[in-house]
Amino acid sequence: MTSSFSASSFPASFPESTVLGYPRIGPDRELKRALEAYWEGRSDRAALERTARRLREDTWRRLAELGLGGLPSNTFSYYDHVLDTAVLLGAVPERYRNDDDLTAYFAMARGAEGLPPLRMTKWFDTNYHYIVPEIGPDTVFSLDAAKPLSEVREARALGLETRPVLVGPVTFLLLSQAAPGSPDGFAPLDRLDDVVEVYERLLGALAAEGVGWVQLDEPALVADRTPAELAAVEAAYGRLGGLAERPALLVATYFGSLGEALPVLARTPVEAVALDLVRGTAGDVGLLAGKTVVAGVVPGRDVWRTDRDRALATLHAVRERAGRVVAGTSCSLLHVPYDVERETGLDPALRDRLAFAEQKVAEVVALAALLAEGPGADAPRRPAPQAQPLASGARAAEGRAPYAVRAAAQAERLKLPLLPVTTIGSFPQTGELRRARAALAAGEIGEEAYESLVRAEIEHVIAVQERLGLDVLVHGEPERNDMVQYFAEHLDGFAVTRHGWVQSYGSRCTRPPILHGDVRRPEPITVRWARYAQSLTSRPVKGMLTGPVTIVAWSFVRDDLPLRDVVFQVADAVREEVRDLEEAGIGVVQVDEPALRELLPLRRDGQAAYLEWAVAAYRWATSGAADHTQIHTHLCYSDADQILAAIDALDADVTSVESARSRGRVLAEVGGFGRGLGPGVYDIHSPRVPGADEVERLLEEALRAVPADRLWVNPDCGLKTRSHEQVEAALANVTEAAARLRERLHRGEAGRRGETRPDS
Ligand SMILES: Nc1nc2c(c(=O)[nH]1)N[C@@H](CNc1ccc(C(=O)N[C@@H](CCC(=O)N[C@@H](CCC(=O)N[C@@H](CCC(=O)O)C(=O)O)C(=O)O)C(=O)O)cc1)CN2
Ligand SMILES: [Zn+2]
Repeated sequence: MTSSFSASSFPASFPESTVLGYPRIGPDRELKRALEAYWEGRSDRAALERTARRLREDTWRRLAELGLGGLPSNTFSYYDHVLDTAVLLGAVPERYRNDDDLTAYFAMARGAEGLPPLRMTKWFDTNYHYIVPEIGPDTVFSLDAAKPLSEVREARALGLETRPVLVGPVTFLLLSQAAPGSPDGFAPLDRLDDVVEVYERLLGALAAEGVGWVQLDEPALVADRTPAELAAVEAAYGRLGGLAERPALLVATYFGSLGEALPVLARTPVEAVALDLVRGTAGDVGLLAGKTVVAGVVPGRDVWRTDRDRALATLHAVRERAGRVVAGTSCSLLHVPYDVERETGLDPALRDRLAFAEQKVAEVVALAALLAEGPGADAPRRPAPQAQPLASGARAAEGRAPYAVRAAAQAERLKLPLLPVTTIGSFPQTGELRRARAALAAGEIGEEAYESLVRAEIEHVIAVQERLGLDVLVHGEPERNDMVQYFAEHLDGFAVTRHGWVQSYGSRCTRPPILHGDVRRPEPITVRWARYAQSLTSRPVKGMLTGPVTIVAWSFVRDDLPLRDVVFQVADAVREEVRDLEEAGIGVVQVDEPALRELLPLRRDGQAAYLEWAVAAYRWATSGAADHTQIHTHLCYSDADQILAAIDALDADVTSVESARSRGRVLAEVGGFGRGLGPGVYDIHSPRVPGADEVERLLEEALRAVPADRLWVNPDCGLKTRSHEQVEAALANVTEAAARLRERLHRGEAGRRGETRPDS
């Protein structure tokens, strides 16, 4: 049974071990299945709630069984914890309000009939996505504490005391966007006083419930913050700490060092601060003397077993300087899979080096026990036989010819019309394909049966694109389970898991591959599928590869080499694949880098150096291509503004970007690139089919920023999450819009900047 404490002994002492959060999708993605059944009308609210409750209970029981002291609660979510916080604060925009709270909740997350969802974006530098709350000057806040309170009660019914976890007020507002119609200069943080007032009432309600500790997550404090923002932190926690009736407060920071925010938190009356001692350092931790420090020494974002000696030494060092220390994870365990013991297919030598969420909990518990034994305790060393690193580092790409020269060679070879229409790569992943892949893995069907299904799908996708009149075709990626996992399965140096699901957004998950050794490409990966697709049509088929930064960003990566060297190893493999596609007669190759922005360091001082090597790796991967081979790249989910110069420096012949939901800004920014550009005209995240008129208007708008001879027509992103029906209807409208506009351009009726053909 877990150690618990009584709220009446305030300030309660903190348990000796804890984790900042836990996965919630379920060991077998039970929540995903329950959500999708509910959304599709195959089940009801009661069934969804039953699954959710069972997942929460299983988690608390398991954590208690493993001997964990401080159990978190309110880490469950039906979709996203930032959205949950907006609901808690009553910040539900008017247009989503509904008598049924769950209907309003999912409308914000996923949209509803005629109602687009709220924006979704990356949670710091992770592959988790949160829903961006909308806060305006007139947003009326009100407390809805039902969720954290009921989770506390549920755990109590099992005999377990928990610590509710909430996004803290400063991070919540910094992650929010100004509601439409807010006056210029308004920032959501302007509403801090009002939001803190709701948190005050929340803390009161939790205290009344007998809750001893509350965790407020403030990861925004590990990024560069202005003096005004730091002052806001001090004011907010000064107020919350000054309350007479409240639980003890743990402010959790993670994903980096606190830096100048540490002395600020130190001055506030909060009882405990959690520090990420994996990605960050302890800094001026001595300033926290008198508070409890939750020392995040067990990595929450990788899958490697913790080096016990090092972790214990860190715990001792922090204890010496700060006093009371608790063993913890560096961040929530949301970012790792549940249990490595289930991965019976992994090489045992590798598996022995791995720790997933359950194993990490056990590590935290063990470290807490060793810490309690005192400084002399003898800790077992972690067995960490690492592969010999390759002598590797940056390779300098001897660039391709200047764009004008390449563009002329490509125009000559590809003979594309004005406003060429293409897609981003994937076509709908049918249930039939997914089931066949599962059957293949289970040995129920053979390779040949599976591959003939893939070929049939390629035939279908090529036929659809020819019929609709697209100009640069794709094979549709039917052979890929995921754009990163698929490549990992075909490269040496990676392992993949069977059950290692990690939530990416809502019900969508990935199984991040484990990059544990030197990366090599034993043989061509995509060439035979590209060649097969090209054999079916006289139009150009675009080869489709995932870029080196994205492959690494969406994997769990060895930590014994600089990230940059690992990325360059992957870039070597991609470079070989580009060459082989070219040799197979493929004239257009797309190398996707949707995660380019994601790995950008949170603090400015590391950003320039990162962008320099990330761009260099991309150019190394693509610069082996001949001038007459057209290189495309694709980015999405990127707040492009911060990395525009880097995107330009990729030097791709054609760049497609997501823009359906933030159009004007993107266009103004990327219009000046001077090479091919495809601002998305079809928002593939919504089931909605855009009309031809609508697409035509979007293209007209694009023509104001991009000359006609450089404008491409394409969706925002891949089509894998849509249905064939939606995709065919949408693409028919897209090609029709492009044809109409092309006709008008030829008659000289549209486009103001279509005068500069590079080959004339
Ligand atoms: N790695 C990665 N990160 C990314 C993206 C991405 O595409 N890949 N896109 C952005 C958005 N994130 C996304 C993340 C996941 C998915 C997604 O669609 N995931 C699928 C799973 C994809 C997959 O691995 N599919 C496998 C396994 C499919 C499966 O569930 N199989 C069943 C059996 C078959 C069945 O009955 O349907 C099972 O295992 O139980 C396959 O196709 O082979 C899902 O959650 O549903 C989409 C976007 C950013 N980050
Ligand atoms: Zn994309």
